Amino acid sequence: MAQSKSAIPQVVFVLGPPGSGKGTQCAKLVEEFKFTHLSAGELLRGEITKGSKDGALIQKLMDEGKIVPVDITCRLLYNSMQESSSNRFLIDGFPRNKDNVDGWERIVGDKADVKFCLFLDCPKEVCLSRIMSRHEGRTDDTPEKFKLRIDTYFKETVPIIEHFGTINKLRSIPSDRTIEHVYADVKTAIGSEFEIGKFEP
Ligand SMILES: Nc1ncnc2c1ncn2[C@@H]1O[C@H](COP(=O)(O)OP(=O)(O)OP(=O)(O)O)[C@@H](O)[C@H]1O
Ligand SMILES: O=c1ccn([C@@H]2O[C@H](COP(=O)(O)O)[C@@H](O)[C@H]2O)c(=O)[nH]1
Ligand SMILES: [Mg+2]
Repeated sequence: MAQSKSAIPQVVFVLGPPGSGKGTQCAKLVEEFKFTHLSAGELLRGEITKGSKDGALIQKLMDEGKIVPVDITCRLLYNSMQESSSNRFLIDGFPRNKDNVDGWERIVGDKADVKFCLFLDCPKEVCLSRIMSRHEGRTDDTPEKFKLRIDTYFKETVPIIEHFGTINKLRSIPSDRTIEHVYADVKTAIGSEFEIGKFEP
């Protein structure tokens, strides 16, 4: 029997330039509501740490600020979704290009219900300043690597964000404000699609 729409996992994609605050806002949503946060970047970094068969390729592409082939990223995301008992996911930092969008359709497609894309809009100068004070030991948090990542963002990810706008699935939030001000708008956007009053903390 076909699954009803409410039984399939509900997904919000969270996009924005590097350092715009995606991880920070997702963490706050997880703290307050029943969302599971899946950061594509974190899952990929996990493969490097584990020394998995894709680890060397992922490391090389990350060093170059490039985007990893979707079969790798989407498999990690979909496996994590299947292993989770949750039904609501924040997918952070994905999809980043057309290959990612097409791969998601092919690999996940109707098996998830993508509600919208939450876009954290932030000037690149603010993003650079934030990643330079992040100090989480990420090898791509340098001005040189930031330049590669932001160039890829403008070239490949901005058209994807625009695509969500054309299909009326984009919620844009200026994120060059305090974490709490951004979060207030994030909650409003989430509340437009989810009955968040009914979520238990
Ligand atoms: N609104 C904000 N104001 C000031 N600092 C912030 C804000 N949001 C996040 N930060 C800080 O900026 C840094 C980057 O935030 P975060 O890691 O959430 O960004 P990100 O979008 O996930 O970045 P990346 O794409 O590189 O993973 C962190 O040190 C975080 O504490
Ligand atoms: O879907 C994705 C997500 C990430 N990457 C690669 O990882 C780094 C870091 O990503 P963050 O979101 O900043 O943690 C990114 O520069 C890409 O190289 C990816 O390829 N695909
Ligand atoms: Mg992040």
